[in-house]
Amino acid sequence: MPQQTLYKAFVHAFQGLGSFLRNDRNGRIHLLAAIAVIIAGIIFGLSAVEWCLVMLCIAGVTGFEMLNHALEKFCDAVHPQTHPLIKIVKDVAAAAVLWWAIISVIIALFIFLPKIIAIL
Ligand SMILES: Nc1ncnc2c1ncn2[C@@H]1O[C@H](COP(=O)(O)OP(=O)(O)OP(=O)(O)O)[C@@H](O)[C@H]1O
Repeated sequence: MPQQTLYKAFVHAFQGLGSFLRNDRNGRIHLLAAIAVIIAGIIFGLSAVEWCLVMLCIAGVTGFEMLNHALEKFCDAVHPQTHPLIKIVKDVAAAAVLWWAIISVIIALFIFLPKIIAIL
C-alpha cells in the first residue's frame, strides 16, 4: 500500500472515531466506564493476564458499539422508513453490544471482587 494511502486510511479511521464520540451517547458512556475500570486496575495493581482480559473486554464493548453505531447510520441511510428487517438488524446489533457488556461485567467480577473482598 502506498504511504499516502496508508496515511489517509489512518486519517479516515480517526475521523470515524471522532464522529462516533461526537454522535454516540452510549459510546461515550462506555468510554467513561473503560476509563473508570483502567483507574480501578491501576489502584488494585492488576497482573499482566488480568490487564489483558480487561483490555480485551474494553476493546470488545467499545468496538462492537462502534459497529452498532455504523450499522444504525447505514440502516437510516438506506431505509429511513420503518421496516421489520431494519428493526431486526438494529436490535441484533444492539444485542451484540449488550452480550459483550454482560460477559465483561462477569469477567470484571472475577477479577475485582476477590481484591475488593480482600481489603474489606
Ligand atoms: N427504520 C426502523 N424500522 C424499524 N424499527 C426501527 C427503525 N429504526 C429504529 N427502530 C427501532 O428503534 C430502536 C432504536 O433505534 P435507533 O436508531 O433510534 O437507535 P438508538 O436508540 O440510537 O440506539 P442506541 O441507543 O444503540 O444508539 C431499534 O433498536 C429498533 O428496534
